[in-house]
Amino acid sequence: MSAESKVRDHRLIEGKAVQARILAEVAEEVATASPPVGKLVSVCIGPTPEVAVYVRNQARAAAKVGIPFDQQVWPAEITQEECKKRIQALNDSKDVLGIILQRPVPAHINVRSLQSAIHPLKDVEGMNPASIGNIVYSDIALAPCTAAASVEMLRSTGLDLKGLEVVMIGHSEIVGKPAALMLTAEGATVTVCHHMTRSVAMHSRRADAVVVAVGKAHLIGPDMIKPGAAVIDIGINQITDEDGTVRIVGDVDTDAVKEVAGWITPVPGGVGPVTVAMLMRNSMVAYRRQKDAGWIS
Ligand SMILES: NC(=O)C1=CN([C@@H]2O[C@H](COP(=O)(O)OP(=O)(O)OC[C@H]3O[C@@H](n4cnc5c(N)ncnc54)[C@H](OP(=O)(O)O)[C@@H]3O)[C@@H](O)[C@H]2O)C=CC1
Ligand SMILES: Nc1nc(=O)c2c([nH]1)NC[C@@H]1CN(c3ccc(C(=O)N[C@@H](CCC(=O)O)C(=O)O)cc3)C=[N+]21
Repeated sequence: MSAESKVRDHRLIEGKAVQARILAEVAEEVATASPPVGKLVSVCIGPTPEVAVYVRNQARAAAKVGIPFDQQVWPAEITQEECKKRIQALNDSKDVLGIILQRPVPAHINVRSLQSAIHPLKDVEGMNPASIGNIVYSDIALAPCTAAASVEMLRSTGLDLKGLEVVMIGHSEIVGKPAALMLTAEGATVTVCHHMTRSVAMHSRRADAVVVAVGKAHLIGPDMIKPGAAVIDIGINQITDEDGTVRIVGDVDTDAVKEVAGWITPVPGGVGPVTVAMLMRNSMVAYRRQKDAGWIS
């Protein structure tokens, strides 16, 4: 390995390092928790390949911090009613610490209705409308994990979020919108772009920080970023190179943009690992809230 490749590129925000810090904190709390923490239940409805990596990494992190992990895959043809019944049973079970409903779900399932069925005190992903509503009240302790991860990555640059000009590209209910609201709660000035935005570049070029969650490889090029800005790349895209190699890349042309940006999160190795860590941290927030509510003693 050449000397060149040994030198860490300090423009890259290493997700693994941020993950390790968070998991160490969580592991400490789990080890001293009394009573012992219950199990984190991951629910997939039908075989969802794009979720496989996420669930595998959740299982690994849960094992690392000592949170029991129960991976459930429900049949793709399950009815909405049956899903609600199973979620109710998980809500009522004393053994269950939290429930995460993996996306996507089959077309015949109303995901928002199922998210509402998960009790807010067990909603470790913060996707129950009641949990999301808390973010409007600036209570961001239990927020959707990827949105929380992007805030954590931005914070790790040392930039002061107060007054920071942030452009959020993508406005999904699980990433873009909660991320924009969380950053607003931290005092940033946030512009949200989507497919109806006439010129994303007009906004991104003046931003101190660009957060992108679209799902389009190389959507963001060097001409769209202000020199020295922070770039948080949430996108996950599978591409096939000319030689047939299949790779995972983000929404940002990382190699080109890192020559302009002050900081950038790589894909893989950036937001993904921190998303996993935030799920573990959220699980302990749920544990504390259940204790405060007298659910566990
Ligand atoms: N690393 C992680 O932990 C996670 C990564 N992801 C990844 O993030 C990406 C986004 O996922 P998700 O948040 O679910 O978003 P969705 O796939 O639900 O929607 C994409 C978003 O991008 C917007 N959009 C589409 N085209 C453009 C464009 N040309 N310019 C600006 N905005 C555009 C859409 O706006 P409109 O609705 O107006 O069309 C929509 O808000 C995906 O690649 C996903 O795999 C998702 C979750 C977690
Ligand atoms: N309710 C719900 N919430 C989600 O947040 C959610 C979801 N459903 N469905 C699927 C997407 C995708 N997603 C990933 C999170 C982390 C990695 C991850 O750990 N990525 C590693 C991969 C490295 C490796 O290969 O292990 C990395 O980027 O370094 C990947 C994907 C969350 N999602």
